Amino acid sequence: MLHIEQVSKVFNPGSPDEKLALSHINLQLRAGEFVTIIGSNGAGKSTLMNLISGVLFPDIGSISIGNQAVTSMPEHARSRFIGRVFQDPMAGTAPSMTIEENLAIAKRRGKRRGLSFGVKRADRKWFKEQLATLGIGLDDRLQAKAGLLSGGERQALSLLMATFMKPKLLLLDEHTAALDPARAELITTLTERIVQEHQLTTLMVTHNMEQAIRLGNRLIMMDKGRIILDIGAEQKRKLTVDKLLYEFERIRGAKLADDRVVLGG
Ligand SMILES: Nc1ncnc2c1ncn2[C@@H]1O[C@H](COP(=O)(O)OP(=O)(O)OP(=O)(O)O)[C@@H](O)[C@H]1O
Repeated sequence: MLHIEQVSKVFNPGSPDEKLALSHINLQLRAGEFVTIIGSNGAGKSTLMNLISGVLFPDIGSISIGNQAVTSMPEHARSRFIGRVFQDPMAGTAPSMTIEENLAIAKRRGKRRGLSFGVKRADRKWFKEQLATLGIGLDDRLQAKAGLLSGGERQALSLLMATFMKPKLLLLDEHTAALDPARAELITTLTERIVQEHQLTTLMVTHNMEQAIRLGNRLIMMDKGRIILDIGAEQKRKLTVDKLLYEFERIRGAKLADDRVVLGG
């Protein structure tokens, strides 16, 4: 489903600030795989997500989704088949628009049509049904402005908007990190349910090792722009946070107290 081959990305090449963010990354995802990604600060996780979604382009290498080469396809064209939820609850929704207007935009994403924000009656019924599946009462608030929602409600809405058109690929970029524990748990539960229900091929970045182990059927660890560990379903079932930390330290060949904190998140 997702094929990333020999992708590298350098920021500020040739300057004193030159930074190799990704180095010869190879990653293949099968349809329906749910992969969690962990790694220390600056490992290249967000850069990888940005390259997949078309916010950034690789210096070398190729990316394809399904059978489609997307390496140089602009972000708006990819948004037809990629859903993405960010860490910041403000990022996924338009605050001055109502819940139903936000959903209408998400439904039209990537389609070449005028930007009329009108909501059709048939759509309204469908939106209500979709919102009801979240189970947090948003189906009674179609006309409420998204800006009035709590962080958790907005993330639930963002998640719905990113998934209800069944994207080929779902990118979750620390999407529970800015929420309090109870709301983070709610969004985690909704994520698991939605991914399972639509069998979405999913990449989820998290700093929470326990979450990375619990969710999905494959775990990838990144460090200094490389994938240093790739753990499949069977091995992952037996994994613990301690084992993962041990592996990280073993591979890196050093005990890094700071990274323990970051990774333990
Ligand atoms: N636009 C940019 N310009 C310059 N350097 C950048 C840019 N974006 C990222 N970097 C650098 O590239 C490296 C990888 O960054 P990236 O944000 O991908 O890491 P990350 O794994 O997502 O980290 P974190 O867990 O802290 O979010 C870092 O050293 C970062 O400072």
